[in-house]
Amino acid sequence: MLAVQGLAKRFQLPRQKGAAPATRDPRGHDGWFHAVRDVSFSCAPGEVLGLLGPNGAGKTTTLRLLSTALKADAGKALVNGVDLLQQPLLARQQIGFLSGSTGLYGRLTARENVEYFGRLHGMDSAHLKRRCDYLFELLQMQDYGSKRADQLSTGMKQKCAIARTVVHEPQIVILDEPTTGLDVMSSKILLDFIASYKALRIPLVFSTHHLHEVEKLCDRVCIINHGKTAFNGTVDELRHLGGSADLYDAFIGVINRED
Ligand SMILES: Nc1ncnc2c1ncn2[C@@H]1O[C@H](COP(=O)(O)OP(=O)(O)OP(=O)(O)O)[C@@H](O)[C@H]1O
Repeated sequence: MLAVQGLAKRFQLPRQKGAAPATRDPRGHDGWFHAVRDVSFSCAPGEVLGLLGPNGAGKTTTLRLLSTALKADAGKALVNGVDLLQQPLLARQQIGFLSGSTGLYGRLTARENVEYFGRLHGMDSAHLKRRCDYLFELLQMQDYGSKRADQLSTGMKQKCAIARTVVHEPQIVILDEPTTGLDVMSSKILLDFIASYKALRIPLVFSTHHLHEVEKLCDRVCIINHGKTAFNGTVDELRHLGGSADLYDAFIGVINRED
């Protein structure tokens, strides 16, 4: 279970001579940019949660807080009962996090990249081999396992990064825009991969701009706008809010509500 309550993160604004330029974003004041102001959601075993929001809303910052790459200024996050802010190392062991930048080691092959992370997580050779065989088949990466990462296409790199994210069989999976750069066939493979986590009863959270992915996969949705949770509920509740079956209308309605 992943439970997030009132998460907040601010960044110091660079000093400026004279008055700061006027902006419609209410998050910059007192020398700070309050990127994430109040984000709350939960994702239970067997559920997939879609994190939505306009560009700059605070999705990546929220996910980076959950990955422990950033430290929250306020709020609480429980990862299978472990307090992320109090015990970040313990919480991190339970999480598989795919960041926006794939960050593969260019001189290692696709397979070596995945194996390397498995070893960092303390997996023994036999277990790691079985796990890599399984993931490379599941994500249909067998043809380029021995290709150097710096010679992979964008989509191949993305799939490799996803295999690396879950090599250690994390108990919570968090993916930042996982379908970015994937073609139709690879997107389908990835969406099936995400759906498989429901059966495994492992909570999975992913950010996306594609409402059809939410429609197809998600049980729950959290919409962030200007750093705050503007909607947190089931896909059906979101549809109901918009007064139509169309998620697009409901999403626009939530974003256009007053901040
Ligand atoms: N290290 C930082 N220092 C200052 N501002 C930052 C920093 N990281 C993010 N921000 C700002 O915080 C806001 C939220 O950024 P974030 O990357 O979380 O948005 P996002 O919802 O993931 O957007 P997108 O959909 O475009 O990926 C943006 O205005 C961004 O410029």
